[in-house]
Amino acid sequence: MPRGIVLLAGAFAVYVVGLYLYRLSPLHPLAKFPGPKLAAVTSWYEAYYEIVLSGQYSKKISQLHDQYGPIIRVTPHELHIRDSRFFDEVYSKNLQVDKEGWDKRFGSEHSVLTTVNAAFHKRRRAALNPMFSRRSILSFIHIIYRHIDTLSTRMQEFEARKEPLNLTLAFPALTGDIIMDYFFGFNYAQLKDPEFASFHDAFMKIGATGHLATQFPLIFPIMNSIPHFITEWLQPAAKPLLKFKRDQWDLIGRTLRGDEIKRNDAQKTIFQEILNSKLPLEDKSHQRLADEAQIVVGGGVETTAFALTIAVFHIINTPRIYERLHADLVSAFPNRATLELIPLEQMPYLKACIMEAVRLSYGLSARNPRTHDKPIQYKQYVIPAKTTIAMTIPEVSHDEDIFPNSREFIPERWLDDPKTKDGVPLDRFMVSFGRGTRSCLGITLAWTELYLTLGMMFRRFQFEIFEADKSDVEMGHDFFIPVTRLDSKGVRVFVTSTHD
Ligand code: HEM
Repeated sequence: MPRGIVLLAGAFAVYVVGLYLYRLSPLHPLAKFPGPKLAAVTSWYEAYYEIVLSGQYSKKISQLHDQYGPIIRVTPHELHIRDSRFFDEVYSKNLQVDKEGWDKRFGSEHSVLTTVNAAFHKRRRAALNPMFSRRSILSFIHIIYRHIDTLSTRMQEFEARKEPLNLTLAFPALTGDIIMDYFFGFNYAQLKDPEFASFHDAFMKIGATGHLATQFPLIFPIMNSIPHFITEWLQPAAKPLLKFKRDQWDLIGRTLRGDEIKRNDAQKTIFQEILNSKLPLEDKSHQRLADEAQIVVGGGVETTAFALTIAVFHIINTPRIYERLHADLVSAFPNRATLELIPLEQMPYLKACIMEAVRLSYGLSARNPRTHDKPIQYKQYVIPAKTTIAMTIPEVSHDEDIFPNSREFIPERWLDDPKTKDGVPLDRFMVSFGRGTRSCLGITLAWTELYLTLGMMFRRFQFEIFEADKSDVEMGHDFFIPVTRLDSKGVRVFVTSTHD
């Protein structure tokens, strides 16, 4: 081997050993925090659980908390806290905080969700805000009703054929059609597709690839720089992901060239709103808009679909819940064809079912990082300013002190203004939509979809589960979004119309 290369390799080895020693030494600002030494030394520790074991680091972190306490160092640069009562401190309403790390995950670093810098985030979110108000959602609701009607028609079709309907596939098609109509002004008619072909596979892939991209941030730039057909040939599983990204890119390009892609009768679309906003030109570039489209469309699909799947599985699987809900719906809507949002919103038991489904669906299962400008006191520790601190939503959802039997679906826990043992309103611990300045923008849209879909389904139909169990709705992998065991065939149900 040439001497130069040997010298270079030697120098690199010395650098790495030096770096590792520094990360362990008292000179490192996070040295005093508990946790496994290996996690403090290298992010290969995280990589092993996320990449080799497929999205298992959150589970491991839970075990580490059992061993080391509520605050631990989980990578050389990041602390993780498990303490439901500290959530609002980390995800504060009053502070603009940076979010390090999500920019590398999806190859869409300029979207509202993935923007690192708090000030950039603020202006990007402000541009989207008006479209997510209650008023805007109500002006779009006629289109949501149409999609719910299509779902209802598809249910009758499966009933007539006596075939099981796969809800794990149908729900992302429903939410995908809705968000496409809202973002771009047309949809891909995924709900009408015989197999409910949707973005579902693409998002599973994006989520899993995110773990790889966290460790190897060049992966997306490389993927983008070689022709997609080569990447698809090398990695056939990447096909849906690349197609999704390509489609979004092409749609934005067509609009920027002056094509009208809006085909529906929505008053306005999210995309038009962004183009007409006061955002600076750099925030209206092709790349920035493609990033935003990917993330906003993505945000609108799997989260709500998973919450729906969880709700439906448990409601069907627990006759007590189905009967109570169905009876409420029959008395609110004596005519089974009628469906209206406001009466649905006034039904406490339906609301409780949705709260429980959202609690168990987590929204995002990923560690959610924040970087504060000032030091933060946590128990006996002072966390230095600029440290990445993360918490994880499933940890709060499964805090047994707050939600006893947390793995069970118990809508009753949300009835009658419930409080924790020490008198705090229980809904303070419903964190599945996140908290603070960067919490979910789509919450009103999500609730509207949840009310209307569940209202329609449990008013008009009854169901029988076909070969599915709890493992088909429980997180098996953290792919940024929670994903069930990978060999799950989904929640499949036989459908029968109700006649009362
Ligand atoms: C049950 C349904 C949903 C859940 C549980 C959920 C949950 C979340 C969570 C946990 C976050 C991250 C907050 C953070 O970083 O702290 C988020 C962000 C976001 N969600 Fe949702 N979401 C849902 C539905 C939707 C829908 C239907 C949309 C519509 C497009 C949407 C759009 C967004 C956007 C744009 C963000 C980024 C907000 C920002 O960074 O300022 N979400 N969501």
